[in-house]
Amino acid sequence: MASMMSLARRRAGGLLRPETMRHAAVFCRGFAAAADENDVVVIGGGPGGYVAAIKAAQMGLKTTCIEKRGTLGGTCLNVGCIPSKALLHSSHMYHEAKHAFPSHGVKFSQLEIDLPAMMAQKDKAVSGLTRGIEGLFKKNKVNYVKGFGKFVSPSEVSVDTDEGGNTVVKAKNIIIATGSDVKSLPGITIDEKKIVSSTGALSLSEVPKKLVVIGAGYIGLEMGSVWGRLGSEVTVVEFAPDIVPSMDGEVRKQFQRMLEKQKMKFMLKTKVVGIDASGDVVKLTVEPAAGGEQSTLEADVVLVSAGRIPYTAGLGLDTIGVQTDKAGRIPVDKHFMTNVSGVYAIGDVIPGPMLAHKAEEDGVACVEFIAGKVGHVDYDMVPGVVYTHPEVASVGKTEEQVKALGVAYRVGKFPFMANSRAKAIDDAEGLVKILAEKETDKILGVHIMAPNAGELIHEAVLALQYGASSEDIARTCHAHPTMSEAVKEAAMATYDKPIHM
Ligand SMILES: Cc1cc2nc3c(=O)[nH]c(=O)nc-3n(C[C@H](O)[C@H](O)[C@H](O)COP(=O)(O)OP(=O)(O)OC[C@H]3O[C@@H](n4cnc5c(N)ncnc54)[C@H](O)[C@@H]3O)c2cc1C
Ligand SMILES: NC(=O)c1ccc[n+]([C@@H]2O[C@H](COP(=O)([O-])OP(=O)(O)OC[C@H]3O[C@@H](n4cnc5c(N)ncnc54)[C@H](O)[C@@H]3O)[C@@H](O)[C@H]2O)c1
Repeated sequence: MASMMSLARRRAGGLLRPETMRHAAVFCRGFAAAADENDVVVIGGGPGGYVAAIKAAQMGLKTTCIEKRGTLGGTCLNVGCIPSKALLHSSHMYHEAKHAFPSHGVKFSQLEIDLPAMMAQKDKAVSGLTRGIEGLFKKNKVNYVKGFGKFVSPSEVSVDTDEGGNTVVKAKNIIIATGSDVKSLPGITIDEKKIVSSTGALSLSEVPKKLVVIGAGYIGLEMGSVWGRLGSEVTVVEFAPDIVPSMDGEVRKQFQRMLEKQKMKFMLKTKVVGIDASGDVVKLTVEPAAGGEQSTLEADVVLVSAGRIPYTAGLGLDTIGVQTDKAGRIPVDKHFMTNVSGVYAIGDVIPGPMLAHKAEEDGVACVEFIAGKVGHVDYDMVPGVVYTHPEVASVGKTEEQVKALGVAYRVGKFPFMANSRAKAIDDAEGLVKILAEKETDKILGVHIMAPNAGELIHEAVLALQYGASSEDIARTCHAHPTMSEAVKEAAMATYDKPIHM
């Protein structure tokens, strides 16, 4: 079967690439650190930076991590993945209690939202996890410097410490892991009260009656879902013709219908051309993206979620000559090295998907190269998940991408309406869609819309990683009754016929 062959191929060739070995010999600056010198300094303590620091220390390298925020975990733990998922879960519980419990025979006389308690639960999750990373730093002997880091030379970082002092940290190898920041839009000033970024949207003090979201990407749909479930009227204004433009077209259409059923309104191919926040309500002037008649929208709160930009402000990249591209990202080679020898970059600050798990993979691979070992990240194998309800998860190519490649392919689909577990729990919206190469049956892409698609996708990630065929999945025993059986049935539908449809 394809999976066994590909595993053998990887073992034989994949991990001992000659160019990788050359890199280890030529670029690595060595590890005989002087007493005041580190082998590795990481600037930024987000998922890219803290993981790189822990991995480096575990590999026996003397390591320091510099973080300006006061807490570790970066955007993801402090104002991103974790608080948003906490609120998504809490708001989902409220929504279920209101709309789904009665049909399951669970009744109660009064249901209300205690927003401060919801926020406190979110904050507890964040602080527990960020403190946990400090604990991991101690356990692994990573030196943690709290302050703002700035290059003074390719091997020295000056840190303005949180206590008000300054120290210079020296290293043979420096990793830039400074992440990303909110992209603002021309003419729109984010005040984090009435006009908010994702950070403000995670801490609103009351449920806005009307919420306008600018941008139908990950943040817009997740945070729009949170406040929509808690009672806001949500209108999403999107410049592009589609929501989440990177998603498989067929899955996206079903996804949009689901969100519309949840009363989220979409204004696609629309741009915001003016915004007036001077009164009690915010007035937005919008017009078709191609130009045309203007109209006005009113909102209590406007969420600006039109993307994020790499964060390198004040880092002193010019001082040492590190180049950035037009989008402000730092280009790196296969070993995560910038154009300056010994200076590396990982995570949101470099090209590639802006995702926490991708940043972590970058961090590990980068450190492995620095240590003279081998590292590898394949961005085609990075899964993406939108944590709405249902969730939408994908890995590999969309049908549009496969078509554009001109590859002959087969599609296998299986709806959760025909999955026994989904029916048992009365949560059966969504599908599994598998794309496989016609000639070899090798899986090219998997797209899942389901309540727990973010968990289900990993079977597909492993399959793609090991070059599996749809038959490999179909012939693998899946427990019953599980949502995962829908993945098996979609795999059957790809090369043959499903049983339960
Ligand atoms: C609302 C929201 C929800 C998200 N949800 C998800 C999700 O569910 N799943 C997912 O995969 N991704 C999610 N993301 C994206 C994810 O947060 C990022 O991809 C990830 O945090 C990138 O990690 P990083 O280490 O590259 O950068 P960051 O996490 O941004 O960390 C960089 C750190 O560097 C520090 N820093 C910057 N400059 C300096 C300096 N000069 N000196 C010292 N420190 C410095 C910053 O303070 C920051 O803490 C979300 C993002 C947002 C905004
Ligand atoms: N679940 C997750 O993994 C998760 C959750 C949140 C954020 N993130 C990451 O954070 C990053 C930022 O999220 P995001 O949602 O801000 O960006 P995004 O790139 O996902 O979506 C931005 C959207 O805004 C639209 N847009 C851009 N300019 C616009 C304008 N002027 N008017 C109207 N629409 C406009 C774009 O077409 C796009 O659809 C993403 O790249 C994502 O990787 C991931």
